Amino acid sequence: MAILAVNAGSSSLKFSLHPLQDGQVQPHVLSGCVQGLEPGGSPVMDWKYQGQKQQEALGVPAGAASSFAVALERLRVLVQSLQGADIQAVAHRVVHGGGVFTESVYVTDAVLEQLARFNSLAPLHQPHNLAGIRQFRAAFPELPQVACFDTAFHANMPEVDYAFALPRALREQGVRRYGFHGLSYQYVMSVLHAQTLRGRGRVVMAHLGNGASLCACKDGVSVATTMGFSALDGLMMGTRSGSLDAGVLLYLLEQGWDHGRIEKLLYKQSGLLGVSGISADMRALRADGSADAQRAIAQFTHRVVRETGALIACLDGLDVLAFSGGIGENDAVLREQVCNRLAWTGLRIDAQRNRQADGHAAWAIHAPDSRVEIWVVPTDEGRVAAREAAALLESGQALDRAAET
Ligand SMILES: Nc1ncnc2c1ncn2[C@@H]1O[C@H](COP(=O)(O)OP(=O)(O)O)[C@@H](O)[C@H]1O
Ligand SMILES: CC(=O)OP(=O)(O)O
Ligand SMILES: [Mg+2]
Repeated sequence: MAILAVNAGSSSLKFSLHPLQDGQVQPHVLSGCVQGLEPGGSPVMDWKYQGQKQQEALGVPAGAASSFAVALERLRVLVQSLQGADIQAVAHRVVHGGGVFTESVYVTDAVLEQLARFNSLAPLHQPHNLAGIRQFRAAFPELPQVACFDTAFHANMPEVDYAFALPRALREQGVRRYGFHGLSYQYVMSVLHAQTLRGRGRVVMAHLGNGASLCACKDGVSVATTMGFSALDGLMMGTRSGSLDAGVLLYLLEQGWDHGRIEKLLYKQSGLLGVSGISADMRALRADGSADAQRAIAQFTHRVVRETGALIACLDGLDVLAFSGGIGENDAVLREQVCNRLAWTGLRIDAQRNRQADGHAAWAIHAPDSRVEIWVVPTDEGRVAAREAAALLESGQALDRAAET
């Protein structure tokens, strides 16, 4: 028995297959990604099964409904070829659950309809997450589909952190901070709890990937985070601006920019890409090394330091700092620079251990005399989604409810 976890993005479909043993979700035996799913792209599927890597270009025949449908069919065949996979449910990462969904749910028509209302709050993610769910429902009609929300981890943030300084009427319409990357934070927190007693103390987790955010937790509960109403707020990202003086938007509107142009600027043309003019990809910028690339990296690093400082203040101090996401797990230089700037907290990085972190297992990188523990934790959003689906499968009541609609 196994759970298939899925993260359907704008141009990629990530997947992983997690066996269930005695009701417990195991690490994935199959993981992969189809890239190039944007219109006109050339989809390529990469996957790893029991340690063996494979790659296959997916031809899209003239009559195909979409390249996503082709990818899905290939995934279906791949999964069916695995002996004894016996999939029990498909667990989908959905970035926005709004104020409505504070825990994972079975997907029904009514759930999909409600989730579509949040499309404009996460235009890079939500429409693609939902399109993915629709396609999986059609392709695997016999399987329960479960939606797992990035926002759910932050559902108990205190009002002082989630409320904006706007008139109450707007808050009543749902204009508030929600926070994202919750599946990743849930995973990292579970690892910290297993690794260190201080994981229950004052923890800042840095999820630094294409999207990037920070989360402050006390006793495992999110009390502050840098992303907000949408996945635009907070840190500088690959192509997103992060926090921006709202006056800039007023200025652009006055200059005649329309909604579509502003949306494209903030979500797709800013961040590392916009500042460097070279690439949204940290690895490419490190390799480039030009003054423009260095400027973008320096700005990214500074924003991580600045926002981490703000979260430490929200926590009245710091016990653990954890890095995850493609940049957090792999970029030792960034980790060292951030930690050196935060030395005022009593945090001391061990330069050698930092360089040894390989992105495959949780790894402590603090020096023996550090007052704060520092960890690199490779994240696993798929495993958390699979755990959520397994927990729902355990509860017969939820299944009955899903069957009604
Ligand atoms: N060895 C590395 N050094 C620096 N950055 C890296 C390295 N490996 C991956 N990255 C960066 O991680 C980012 C992608 O993060 P990831 O978490 O995989 O993204 P996504 O949000 O799409 O899942 C990219 O900027 C990529 O360059
Ligand atoms: C919410 C978000 O930014 O997600 P990602 O990092 O997958 O882009
Ligand atoms: Mg990510």
